[in-house]
Amino acid sequence: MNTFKPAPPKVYRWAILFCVSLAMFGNYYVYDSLWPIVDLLREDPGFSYAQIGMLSTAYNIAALLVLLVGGYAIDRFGTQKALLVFALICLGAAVLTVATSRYEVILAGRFLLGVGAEPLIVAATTVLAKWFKGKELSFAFGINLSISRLGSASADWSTSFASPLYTNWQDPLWLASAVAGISVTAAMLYWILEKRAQQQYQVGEVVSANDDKIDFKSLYKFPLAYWYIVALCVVFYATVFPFRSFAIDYFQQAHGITRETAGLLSSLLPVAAIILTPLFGLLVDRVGRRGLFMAAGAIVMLPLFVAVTYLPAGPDVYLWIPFIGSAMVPLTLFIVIFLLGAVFSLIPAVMWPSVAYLVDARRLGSAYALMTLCQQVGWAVVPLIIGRLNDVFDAGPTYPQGYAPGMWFYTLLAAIGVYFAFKLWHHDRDNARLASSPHTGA
Ligand SMILES: NCCCC[C@H](N)C(=O)NCC(=O)O
Repeated sequence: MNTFKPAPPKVYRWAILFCVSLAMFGNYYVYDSLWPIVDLLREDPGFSYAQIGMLSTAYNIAALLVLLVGGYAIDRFGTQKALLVFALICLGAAVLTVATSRYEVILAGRFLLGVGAEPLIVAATTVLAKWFKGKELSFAFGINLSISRLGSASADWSTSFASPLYTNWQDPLWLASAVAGISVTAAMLYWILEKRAQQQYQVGEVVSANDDKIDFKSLYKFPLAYWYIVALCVVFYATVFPFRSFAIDYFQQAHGITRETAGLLSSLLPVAAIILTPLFGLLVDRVGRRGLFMAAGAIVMLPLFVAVTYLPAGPDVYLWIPFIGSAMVPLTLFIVIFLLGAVFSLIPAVMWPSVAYLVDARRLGSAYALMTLCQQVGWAVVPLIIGRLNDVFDAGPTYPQGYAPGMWFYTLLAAIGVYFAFKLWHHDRDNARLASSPHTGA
Protein backbone atom coordinates (compact mmCIF):
# COMPACT_ATOMS: atom_id res chain seq x y z
CA MET A 1 0.00 0.00 0.00
CA ASN A 2 1.30 3.43 -0.89
CA THR A 3 1.50 5.51 2.32
CA PHE A 4 3.05 8.58 0.69
CA LYS A 5 1.39 11.80 1.76
CA PRO A 6 2.22 15.25 0.35
CA ALA A 7 3.49 18.11 2.51
CA PRO A 8 0.68 20.35 3.81
CA PRO A 9 -0.02 23.49 1.77
CA LYS A 10 1.58 26.69 3.06
CA VAL A 11 -1.74 28.13 4.18
CA TYR A 12 -2.00 25.35 6.80
CA ARG A 13 1.27 26.47 8.41
CA TRP A 14 0.09 30.06 8.71
CA ALA A 15 -3.32 28.98 10.02
CA ILE A 16 -1.56 26.89 12.68
CA LEU A 17 0.70 29.86 13.54
CA PHE A 18 -2.37 32.07 13.86
CA CYS A 19 -4.17 29.64 16.24
CA VAL A 20 -1.11 29.11 18.43
CA SER A 21 -0.39 32.84 18.56
CA LEU A 22 -4.01 33.55 19.52
CA ALA A 23 -3.63 31.08 22.39
CA MET A 24 -0.50 32.99 23.46
CA PHE A 25 -2.32 36.32 23.12
CA GLY A 26 -4.87 35.17 25.71
CA ASN A 27 -2.13 33.79 27.92
CA TYR A 28 -0.21 37.11 28.02
CA TYR A 29 -3.44 39.09 28.47
CA VAL A 30 -4.48 37.10 31.54
CA TYR A 31 -0.99 37.42 33.08
CA ASP A 32 -0.95 41.20 32.61
CA SER A 33 -4.60 41.81 33.53
CA LEU A 34 -3.67 42.14 37.21
CA TRP A 35 -1.44 45.21 36.90
CA PRO A 36 -4.05 47.86 35.97
CA ILE A 37 -6.03 47.02 39.14
CA VAL A 38 -3.19 47.27 41.67
CA ASP A 39 -4.62 50.51 43.12
CA LEU A 40 -8.11 48.94 43.38
CA LEU A 41 -6.71 45.88 45.16
CA ARG A 42 -4.98 48.18 47.64
CA GLU A 43 -8.15 50.20 48.24
CA ASP A 44 -10.90 47.65 48.59
CA PRO A 45 -9.71 44.27 49.70
CA GLY A 46 -6.92 46.45 51.20
CA PHE A 47 -3.90 44.39 50.12
CA SER A 48 -0.39 45.68 50.81
CA TYR A 49 2.26 46.09 48.10
CA ALA A 50 4.06 43.07 49.58
CA GLN A 51 0.91 40.95 49.14
CA ILE A 52 0.58 42.14 45.53
CA GLY A 53 4.26 41.30 44.95
CA MET A 54 3.50 37.80 46.23
CA LEU A 55 0.71 37.46 43.63
CA SER A 56 3.41 37.94 41.00
CA THR A 57 5.82 35.55 42.71
CA ALA A 58 3.21 32.76 43.04
CA TYR A 59 3.13 32.53 39.23
CA ASN A 60 6.91 32.05 39.09
CA ILE A 61 7.01 29.44 41.87
CA ALA A 62 4.44 27.37 39.97
CA ALA A 63 6.29 27.91 36.69
CA LEU A 64 9.57 26.81 38.32
CA LEU A 65 8.01 23.57 39.56
CA VAL A 66 6.45 22.83 36.17
CA LEU A 67 9.63 23.69 34.25
CA LEU A 68 11.55 21.22 36.43
CA VAL A 69 9.27 18.48 35.11
CA GLY A 70 10.30 19.69 31.65
CA GLY A 71 8.32 18.80 28.56
CA TYR A 72 7.01 15.54 30.04
CA ALA A 73 3.31 16.39 29.65
CA ILE A 74 3.80 17.59 26.08
CA ASP A 75 5.79 14.47 25.28
CA ARG A 76 3.23 12.19 26.91
CA PHE A 77 0.01 13.72 25.59
CA GLY A 78 1.17 15.42 22.38
CA THR A 79 0.91 19.10 21.52
CA GLN A 80 -2.80 18.99 20.60
CA LYS A 81 -3.99 17.79 24.01
CA ALA A 82 -1.26 19.68 25.87
CA LEU A 83 -2.11 23.07 24.35
CA LEU A 84 -5.81 22.60 25.12
CA VAL A 85 -5.21 21.35 28.66
CA PHE A 86 -2.84 24.24 29.47
CA ALA A 87 -5.28 26.76 27.95
CA LEU A 88 -8.07 25.26 30.10
CA ILE A 89 -5.82 25.53 33.18
CA CYS A 90 -5.25 29.23 32.36
CA LEU A 91 -9.01 29.72 32.03
CA GLY A 92 -9.60 27.96 35.38
CA ALA A 93 -6.86 30.12 36.91
CA ALA A 94 -8.40 33.34 35.56
CA VAL A 95 -11.81 32.41 37.03
CA LEU A 96 -10.30 31.32 40.36
CA THR A 97 -8.41 34.64 40.63
CA VAL A 98 -11.62 36.66 40.35
CA ALA A 99 -14.02 34.31 42.16
CA THR A 100 -13.70 35.72 45.70
CA SER A 101 -12.04 38.59 47.56
CA ARG A 102 -10.06 36.18 49.76
CA TYR A 103 -6.34 36.76 49.34
CA GLU A 104 -5.47 33.04 49.55
CA VAL A 105 -7.88 32.23 46.70
CA ILE A 106 -6.48 35.00 44.48
CA LEU A 107 -2.99 33.72 45.30
CA ALA A 108 -4.06 30.18 44.34
CA GLY A 109 -5.43 31.58 41.07
CA ARG A 110 -2.11 33.19 40.19
CA PHE A 111 -0.25 29.99 41.17
CA LEU A 112 -2.53 27.96 38.90
CA LEU A 113 -1.86 30.47 36.10
CA GLY A 114 1.86 29.69 36.42
CA VAL A 115 1.04 25.97 36.14
CA GLY A 116 -0.78 26.53 32.84
CA ALA A 117 0.83 29.57 31.24
CA GLU A 118 4.55 28.72 31.09
CA PRO A 119 4.02 25.14 29.75
CA LEU A 120 1.55 26.62 27.25
CA ILE A 121 4.45 28.77 25.99
CA VAL A 122 6.62 25.63 25.74
CA ALA A 123 3.83 23.73 23.91
CA ALA A 124 3.35 26.65 21.49
CA THR A 125 7.10 26.74 20.79
CA THR A 126 7.04 22.97 20.14
CA VAL A 127 4.17 23.39 17.65
CA LEU A 128 6.07 26.12 15.79
CA ALA A 129 9.19 23.95 15.66
CA LYS A 130 7.07 21.06 14.30
CA TRP A 131 5.49 23.13 11.54
CA PHE A 132 8.24 25.59 10.63
CA LYS A 133 11.52 23.73 11.11
CA GLY A 134 13.60 24.17 7.96
CA LYS A 135 11.14 26.83 6.73
CA GLU A 136 10.45 30.31 8.19
CA LEU A 137 11.11 29.32 11.83
CA SER A 138 12.66 32.58 13.11
CA PHE A 139 10.07 34.68 11.37
CA ALA A 140 7.30 32.50 12.81
CA PHE A 141 8.78 32.90 16.31
CA GLY A 142 8.92 36.67 15.76
CA ILE A 143 5.26 36.85 14.69
CA ASN A 144 4.27 34.63 17.60
CA LEU A 145 6.11 36.84 20.12
CA SER A 146 4.62 40.03 18.61
CA ILE A 147 1.04 38.66 18.85
CA SER A 148 1.77 37.54 22.43
CA ARG A 149 2.98 41.04 23.32
CA LEU A 150 -0.20 42.42 21.76
CA GLY A 151 -1.94 40.49 24.57
CA SER A 152 0.15 42.40 27.15
CA ALA A 153 -0.54 45.72 25.43
CA SER A 154 -4.28 44.93 25.24
CA ALA A 155 -4.39 44.33 29.00
CA ASP A 156 -2.89 47.83 29.45
CA TRP A 157 -5.29 49.29 26.86
CA SER A 158 -8.28 47.76 28.66
CA THR A 159 -8.00 50.77 31.00
CA SER A 160 -9.25 52.79 27.98
CA PHE A 161 -11.48 50.52 25.89
CA ALA A 162 -13.03 48.90 28.98
CA SER A 163 -12.76 51.87 31.34
CA PRO A 164 -16.32 51.45 32.74
CA LEU A 165 -15.22 48.09 34.19
CA TYR A 166 -12.61 49.74 36.40
CA THR A 167 -15.05 50.77 39.14
CA ASN A 168 -14.11 47.60 41.05
CA TRP A 169 -11.23 45.13 40.88
CA GLN A 170 -13.29 42.15 39.72
CA ASP A 171 -14.90 43.27 36.45
CA PRO A 172 -11.57 43.73 34.58
CA LEU A 173 -10.61 40.21 35.68
CA TRP A 174 -13.91 38.79 34.38
CA LEU A 175 -12.96 40.34 31.06
CA ALA A 176 -9.58 38.58 31.37
CA SER A 177 -11.44 35.28 31.96
CA ALA A 178 -13.35 35.86 28.72
CA VAL A 179 -10.05 36.47 26.92
CA ALA A 180 -8.75 33.20 28.41
CA GLY A 181 -11.76 31.63 26.65
CA ILE A 182 -10.28 32.86 23.35
CA SER A 183 -7.13 30.86 24.16
CA VAL A 184 -9.20 27.73 24.72
CA THR A 185 -11.06 28.25 21.43
CA ALA A 186 -7.77 28.82 19.60
CA ALA A 187 -6.32 25.62 21.11
CA MET A 188 -9.39 23.66 19.90
CA LEU A 189 -9.10 25.14 16.41
CA TYR A 190 -5.41 24.17 16.34
CA TRP A 191 -6.34 20.60 17.35
CA ILE A 192 -8.97 20.31 14.59
CA LEU A 193 -6.66 21.81 11.96
CA GLU A 194 -3.70 19.61 12.81
CA LYS A 195 -5.86 16.46 13.00
CA ARG A 196 -7.16 17.16 9.51
CA ALA A 197 -3.65 17.91 8.28
CA GLN A 198 -2.33 14.63 9.73
CA GLN A 199 -4.99 12.65 7.84
CA GLN A 200 -4.19 14.20 4.48
CA TYR A 201 -0.59 15.35 4.68
CA GLN A 202 2.84 14.52 6.01
CA VAL A 203 3.18 16.69 9.12
CA GLY A 204 6.62 17.23 10.73
CA GLU A 205 7.67 15.22 13.76
CA VAL A 206 7.27 16.68 17.23
CA VAL A 207 10.65 17.91 18.38
CA SER A 208 11.33 15.54 21.29
CA ALA A 209 10.50 17.09 24.64
CA ASN A 210 13.56 15.25 25.95
CA ASP A 211 15.58 17.94 24.22
CA ASP A 212 14.07 20.43 26.65
CA LYS A 213 14.90 18.51 29.80
CA ILE A 214 17.76 19.91 31.77
CA ASP A 215 20.68 17.54 31.85
CA PHE A 216 22.22 18.65 35.16
CA LYS A 217 25.25 16.35 34.69
CA SER A 218 26.46 18.25 31.65
CA LEU A 219 25.86 21.82 32.79
CA TYR A 220 29.57 22.42 33.22
CA LYS A 221 29.99 21.85 29.50
CA PHE A 222 28.18 25.06 28.55
CA PRO A 223 30.66 27.78 27.56
CA LEU A 224 31.37 30.74 29.83
CA ALA A 225 29.65 33.14 27.41
CA TYR A 226 26.41 31.15 27.85
CA TRP A 227 26.53 31.77 31.60
CA TYR A 228 27.06 35.51 31.04
CA ILE A 229 23.92 35.48 28.88
CA VAL A 230 21.99 33.57 31.57
CA ALA A 231 23.11 36.13 34.19
CA LEU A 232 22.04 39.00 31.92
CA CYS A 233 18.71 37.23 31.26
CA VAL A 234 18.07 36.86 35.01
CA VAL A 235 18.74 40.49 35.92
CA PHE A 236 17.12 41.87 32.77
CA TYR A 237 13.76 40.10 33.20
CA ALA A 238 13.93 40.52 37.01
CA THR A 239 13.99 44.27 36.32
CA VAL A 240 11.59 44.71 33.41
CA PHE A 241 8.76 42.32 34.33
CA PRO A 242 8.39 43.52 37.98
CA PHE A 243 8.67 47.14 36.81
CA ARG A 244 5.77 46.48 34.43
CA SER A 245 3.77 44.85 37.24
CA PHE A 246 3.86 47.99 39.38
CA ALA A 247 4.12 50.58 36.57
CA ILE A 248 0.46 51.56 36.10
CA ASP A 249 -0.04 52.01 39.84
CA TYR A 250 3.29 53.88 40.09
CA PHE A 251 2.31 56.33 37.31
CA GLN A 252 -1.03 56.93 39.03
CA GLN A 253 0.30 57.40 42.57
CA ALA A 254 3.70 59.02 42.05
CA HIS A 255 2.95 61.08 38.94
CA GLY A 256 -0.74 61.79 39.51
CA ILE A 257 -1.98 60.59 36.13
CA THR A 258 -5.25 58.76 35.48
CA ARG A 259 -5.53 55.00 35.07
CA GLU A 260 -6.37 55.37 31.34
CA THR A 261 -3.32 57.51 30.68
CA ALA A 262 -1.13 55.25 32.84
CA GLY A 263 -2.39 52.23 30.85
CA LEU A 264 -1.57 53.90 27.52
CA LEU A 265 1.88 54.88 28.79
CA SER A 266 2.63 51.41 30.14
CA SER A 267 1.54 49.86 26.83
CA LEU A 268 4.36 51.74 25.08
CA LEU A 269 6.69 49.04 26.39
CA PRO A 270 5.06 46.03 24.64
CA VAL A 271 4.06 48.20 21.65
CA ALA A 272 7.66 49.30 21.09
CA ALA A 273 8.65 45.64 21.41
CA ILE A 274 6.06 44.52 18.83
CA ILE A 275 7.50 46.91 16.27
CA LEU A 276 11.20 46.97 17.14
CA THR A 277 11.96 43.34 18.09
CA PRO A 278 11.79 41.99 14.51
CA LEU A 279 13.73 45.04 13.23
CA PHE A 280 16.53 44.58 15.77
CA GLY A 281 16.51 40.87 14.92
CA LEU A 282 17.05 41.66 11.22
CA LEU A 283 19.76 44.24 12.01
CA VAL A 284 21.71 41.90 14.26
CA ASP A 285 21.39 39.03 11.76
CA ARG A 286 23.09 41.33 9.25
CA VAL A 287 25.83 42.95 11.29
CA GLY A 288 26.50 40.41 14.09
CA ARG A 289 28.23 42.05 17.10
CA ARG A 290 25.70 40.57 19.47
CA GLY A 291 27.84 41.18 22.56
CA LEU A 292 28.11 44.88 21.68
CA PHE A 293 24.34 45.23 21.14
CA MET A 294 23.54 43.59 24.48
CA ALA A 295 26.05 45.88 26.26
CA ALA A 296 24.50 48.92 24.53
CA GLY A 297 20.99 47.85 25.64
CA ALA A 298 22.15 47.36 29.23
CA ILE A 299 23.83 50.82 29.29
CA VAL A 300 20.68 52.53 27.97
CA MET A 301 18.59 50.88 30.69
CA LEU A 302 20.90 51.90 33.57
CA PRO A 303 19.80 55.55 34.16
CA LEU A 304 16.09 55.12 33.35
CA PHE A 305 14.76 54.32 36.85
CA VAL A 306 16.67 57.19 38.44
CA ALA A 307 15.52 59.49 35.61
CA VAL A 308 11.86 58.62 36.15
CA THR A 309 12.28 59.34 39.89
CA TYR A 310 14.28 62.57 39.96
CA LEU A 311 14.02 64.37 36.61
CA PRO A 312 11.36 67.07 36.28
CA ALA A 313 8.24 65.81 34.49
CA GLY A 314 8.72 68.31 31.63
CA PRO A 315 5.97 69.51 29.31
CA ASP A 316 3.06 67.24 28.40
CA VAL A 317 3.26 65.56 24.99
CA TYR A 318 0.52 63.98 22.91
CA LEU A 319 0.45 60.16 22.99
CA TRP A 320 -1.85 58.55 20.45
CA ILE A 321 -2.45 54.81 20.09
CA PRO A 322 -4.56 54.11 16.97
CA PHE A 323 -8.01 52.59 17.69
CA ILE A 324 -7.37 52.78 21.44
CA GLY A 325 -7.11 56.38 22.53
CA SER A 326 -4.91 59.37 23.15
CA ALA A 327 -3.65 61.29 26.17
CA MET A 328 -1.25 64.02 27.22
CA VAL A 329 1.71 62.49 29.08
CA PRO A 330 4.75 64.08 30.73
CA LEU A 331 7.69 64.15 28.30
CA THR A 332 10.13 62.57 30.78
CA LEU A 333 7.85 59.58 31.39
CA PHE A 334 7.28 59.19 27.65
CA ILE A 335 11.01 59.16 26.88
CA VAL A 336 11.86 56.80 29.74
CA ILE A 337 9.16 54.27 28.85
CA PHE A 338 9.93 54.47 25.15
CA LEU A 339 13.65 53.84 25.81
CA LEU A 340 12.78 50.97 28.14
CA GLY A 341 10.56 49.59 25.36
CA ALA A 342 13.49 49.86 22.92
CA VAL A 343 15.73 47.95 25.37
CA PHE A 344 12.90 45.43 25.89
CA SER A 345 13.06 44.88 22.11
CA LEU A 346 16.82 44.89 21.64
CA ILE A 347 17.99 42.62 24.46
CA PRO A 348 15.46 39.75 23.93
CA ALA A 349 15.91 39.96 20.13
CA VAL A 350 19.66 39.43 20.54
CA MET A 351 19.85 37.39 23.74
CA TRP A 352 17.63 34.38 22.96
CA PRO A 353 19.05 33.66 19.47
CA SER A 354 22.61 34.20 20.77
CA VAL A 355 22.37 30.95 22.71
CA ALA A 356 22.13 29.10 19.39
CA TYR A 357 25.54 30.55 18.43
CA LEU A 358 27.19 29.30 21.58
CA VAL A 359 25.67 25.93 22.40
CA ASP A 360 25.75 22.70 20.47
CA ALA A 361 22.41 22.24 18.63
CA ARG A 362 21.79 18.90 20.38
CA ARG A 363 21.82 20.65 23.77
CA LEU A 364 19.97 23.77 22.76
CA GLY A 365 16.65 22.68 24.30
CA SER A 366 18.41 21.98 27.57
CA ALA A 367 20.20 25.34 27.40
CA TYR A 368 16.93 27.25 26.84
CA ALA A 369 15.11 25.31 29.58
CA LEU A 370 17.87 26.12 32.07
CA MET A 371 17.89 29.78 31.04
CA THR A 372 14.09 30.03 31.51
CA LEU A 373 14.39 28.30 34.89
CA CYS A 374 16.98 30.83 36.08
CA GLN A 375 14.84 33.65 34.65
CA GLN A 376 11.91 32.54 36.84
CA VAL A 377 14.06 32.62 40.01
CA GLY A 378 15.09 36.28 39.56
CA TRP A 379 11.62 37.29 38.41
CA ALA A 380 10.12 35.54 41.50
CA VAL A 381 12.25 37.33 44.07
CA VAL A 382 12.21 40.95 42.85
CA PRO A 383 8.44 41.75 43.15
CA LEU A 384 8.63 40.64 46.80
CA ILE A 385 11.52 43.03 47.44
CA ILE A 386 9.89 45.94 45.56
CA GLY A 387 6.56 45.36 47.32
CA ARG A 388 8.28 45.29 50.70
CA LEU A 389 10.32 48.45 49.93
CA ASN A 390 7.15 50.29 48.84
CA ASP A 391 5.38 49.27 52.08
CA VAL A 392 8.32 50.01 54.38
CA PHE A 393 8.93 53.45 52.84
CA ASP A 394 5.19 54.29 52.84
CA ALA A 395 5.03 54.80 49.10
CA GLY A 396 1.77 56.35 47.94
CA PRO A 397 0.21 59.53 46.55
CA THR A 398 0.93 61.46 49.74
CA TYR A 399 4.57 60.31 49.82
CA PRO A 400 5.74 59.59 46.24
CA GLN A 401 9.38 59.67 47.40
CA GLY A 402 8.60 56.30 48.99
CA TYR A 403 8.90 54.70 45.53
CA ALA A 404 12.54 55.85 45.21
CA PRO A 405 14.15 52.89 47.10
CA GLY A 406 12.40 50.48 44.71
CA MET A 407 13.70 52.48 41.75
CA TRP A 408 17.23 52.36 43.19
CA PHE A 409 16.85 48.60 43.52
CA TYR A 410 15.96 48.34 39.80
CA THR A 411 19.01 50.52 39.10
CA LEU A 412 21.22 48.14 41.09
CA LEU A 413 19.90 45.22 39.02
CA ALA A 414 20.47 47.18 35.82
CA ALA A 415 24.07 47.87 36.95
CA ILE A 416 24.63 44.13 37.46
CA GLY A 417 23.21 43.67 33.94
CA VAL A 418 25.75 46.16 32.57
CA TYR A 419 28.55 44.25 34.31
CA PHE A 420 27.56 40.90 32.75
CA ALA A 421 26.85 42.46 29.35
CA PHE A 422 30.37 43.96 29.30
CA LYS A 423 31.95 40.68 30.44
CA LEU A 424 30.10 39.04 27.55
CA TRP A 425 31.16 41.69 25.05
CA HIS A 426 34.83 41.43 26.03
CA HIS A 427 34.67 37.67 26.00
CA ASP A 428 33.00 37.84 22.58
CA ARG A 429 35.74 40.10 21.19
CA ASP A 430 38.28 37.45 22.14
CA ASN A 431 36.26 34.49 20.88
CA ALA A 432 34.08 36.03 18.14
CA ARG A 433 31.48 33.25 18.35
CA LEU A 434 28.58 35.65 18.57
CA ALA A 435 29.61 37.09 15.22
CA SER A 436 29.51 33.71 13.47
CA SER A 437 26.68 31.49 12.24
CA PRO A 438 24.63 29.24 14.57
CA HIS A 439 26.28 26.16 16.00
CA THR A 440 25.06 23.25 13.95
CA GLY A 441 26.40 20.69 16.38
CA ALA A 442 26.77 17.82 13.96
N1 LIG B 1 3.68 37.47 30.60
C1 LIG B 1 4.74 37.07 29.84
C2 LIG B 1 5.55 36.01 30.45
C3 LIG B 1 6.53 35.45 29.45
C4 LIG B 1 7.53 34.56 30.07
C5 LIG B 1 8.38 33.82 29.10
N2 LIG B 1 9.11 32.80 29.83
C6 LIG B 1 9.38 34.72 28.44
O1 LIG B 1 10.32 35.17 29.02
N3 LIG B 1 9.20 35.05 27.16
C7 LIG B 1 10.11 35.91 26.43
C8 LIG B 1 9.68 37.34 26.42
O2 LIG B 1 10.57 38.21 26.16
O3 LIG B 1 8.49 37.62 26.65
